[in-house]
Amino acid sequence: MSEPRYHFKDIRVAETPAPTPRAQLHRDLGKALADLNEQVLRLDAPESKLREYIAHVNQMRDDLAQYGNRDYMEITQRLLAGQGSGDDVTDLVDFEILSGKASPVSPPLELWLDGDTVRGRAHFGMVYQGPPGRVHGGVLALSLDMLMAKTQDYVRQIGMTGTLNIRYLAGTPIQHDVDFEARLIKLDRRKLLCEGSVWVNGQQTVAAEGIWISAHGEYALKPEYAELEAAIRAQ
Ligand SMILES: CC(C)(COP(=O)(O)OP(=O)(O)OC[C@H]1O[C@@H](n2cnc3c(N)ncnc32)[C@H](O)[C@@H]1OP(=O)(O)O)[C@@H](O)C(=O)NCCC(=O)NCCSC(=O)Cc1ccccc1
Repeated sequence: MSEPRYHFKDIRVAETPAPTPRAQLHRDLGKALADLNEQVLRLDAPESKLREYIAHVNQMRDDLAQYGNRDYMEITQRLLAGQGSGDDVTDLVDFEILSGKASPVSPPLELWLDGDTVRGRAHFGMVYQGPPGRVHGGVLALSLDMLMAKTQDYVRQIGMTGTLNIRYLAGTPIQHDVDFEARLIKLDRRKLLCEGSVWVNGQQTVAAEGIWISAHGEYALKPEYAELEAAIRAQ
């Protein structure tokens, strides 16, 4: 059976086909490195051990470097031609900042569609701390940017964040399950208006409004989400 081929427009934010064994190993490597990130915070080791760890890590980086990296532009070109492999999709999506399951700088933030709502969940460790015991506001802003960008899964076009307004209502604790929600508000020619929120134990801690600007053409719902039209017009 021939392997499925993917087009760029088939890719959903933070979602991939089932990972191949190679992609799963990258997820495991990313998780191991993320665990290291947590472990080195204020590590109370003697200086001799710190020197030893620096040498180990430098050695590992040199070892990794001999293999090079898959070429991002070549992957993108294959996907734009509708000839991307499953690994090409995971190579892009799994290394996205914060939501990528193979990225060492991701909790990861999980994102999925639930009817007319984009949902998200993350558990932020100590590396994401801002004020004592709280998630850094910039990290929440980035999370909301990723979350609200996923409202574009409902539409044919893809664009960039134009405006993101954020109101921090209460502290969001680290080392705690954090829930996210976003909805489409309006499609207005090349502008997509949406709102997002952050929740902890059912209490809202952040509110956001955003405008995304389509790179090419006016925003329109994908046929499979046509029923959202009425909900959007009712706003
Ligand atoms: C492209 C654009 C956003 C807009 O320029 P153009 O194409 O020349 O647009 P034009 O001026 O023709 O206006 C069309 C309509 O839009 C309106 N409008 C315009 N601007 C804004 C605004 N800012 N905010 C609100 N509305 C705005 C304007 O009034 C007009 O409305 P009208 O029809 O009259 O009612 C440009 O300013 C830019 O590149 N900014 C930087 C974006 C950037 O770097 N973002 C961060 C990186 S993205 C990221 O990290 C996430 C990511 C990750 C991975 C993958 C993907 C995403």
